[in-house]
Amino acid sequence: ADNNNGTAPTPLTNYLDTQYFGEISIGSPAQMFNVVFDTGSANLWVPSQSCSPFSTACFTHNRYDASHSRTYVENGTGFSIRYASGNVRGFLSEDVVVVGGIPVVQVFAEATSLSAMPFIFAKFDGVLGMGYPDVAIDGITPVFDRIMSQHVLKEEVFSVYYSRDPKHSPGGELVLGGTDPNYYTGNFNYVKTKDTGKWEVIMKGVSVGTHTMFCAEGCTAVIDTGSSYITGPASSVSVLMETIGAELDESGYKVNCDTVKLLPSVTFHLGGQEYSLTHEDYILWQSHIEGDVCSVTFRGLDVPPPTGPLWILGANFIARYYTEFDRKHNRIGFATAV
Ligand SMILES: CCN(C(=O)c1cnc(C)nc1NCc1ccco1)[C@H]1CCCNC1
Repeated sequence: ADNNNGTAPTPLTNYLDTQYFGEISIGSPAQMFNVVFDTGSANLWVPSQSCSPFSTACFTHNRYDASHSRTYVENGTGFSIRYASGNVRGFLSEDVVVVGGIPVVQVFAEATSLSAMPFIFAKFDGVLGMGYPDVAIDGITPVFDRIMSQHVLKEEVFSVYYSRDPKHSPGGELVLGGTDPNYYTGNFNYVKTKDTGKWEVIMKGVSVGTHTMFCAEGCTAVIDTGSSYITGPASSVSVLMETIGAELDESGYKVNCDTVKLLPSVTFHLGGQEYSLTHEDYILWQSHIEGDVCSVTFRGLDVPPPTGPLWILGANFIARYYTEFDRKHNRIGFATAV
């Protein structure tokens, strides 16, 4: 609940270091949903009771049932959102949404069709966009904006901790209104967001070992709490993977597990700081019967202009660098995660 110091924590579940999600409720009485708190988008959607029986991804998840909520308000406007990884279609409804114990009357989307890829693999039910209003579909005021206008938060910021080891509990934590010193050491270093109304910053270079190989003339980096991996322009990532001896197969880049200990750091130059990831941070070591598999948590993704080209720093970056998203000063702060 929102303890009276103006911050509201929500514990997150860590699924295989690739999906992090927390619980919210919608409706009265409360209907519970697991959602990704996603800085890469700005809308809230959950599967709908009225989704088509052919939408497998829909009926394998919790679904919102308006007819069981006495605070439901009909809207009915169409909704559709396209991610690089899949798309969601449905219609708008309004109801009481509770996040970290804070209730807001929120317009959200009831999803009636979810693309099987990737949502059949989702351990979460829906997505709660933590992005700016500028990128909200149908001009809907996002949840965090509704919470800020209640003036219950100590600071107009939210922070994200992602654990690196699925066995730890909690698997992560979202704090509305502040940061949680239990999960970082040292000071925050801040980077101003580009003035685009997105959680994106200017990156000044990407280095492998001591050699700046990409983005030397500057490029855009999106800090996306809703993405599992780090993505970059496909051509750059393929050179990066070649440099570390990774090979691409149908499920991403792999390295020989024997070479993992020798892999170089990959460093992202943001603001005045270098943010390095070691092989511990960017290799997903999975032990299988038929032998260990070492996946590299980088993916090539070409985002077309004007949005792209860009790099996306996702969960594996945030797991190493505790991140504060500051709406008051339009900046992002990074501290070393514990
Ligand atoms: C949520 C949609 N996203 C995913 O990348 C995505 C897709 N499909 C599955 C199964 N999982 C995803 N993310 C898991 C996760 C949780 C926290 C960190 O990563 C992205 C789309 C673009 C905006 N940002 C979010």
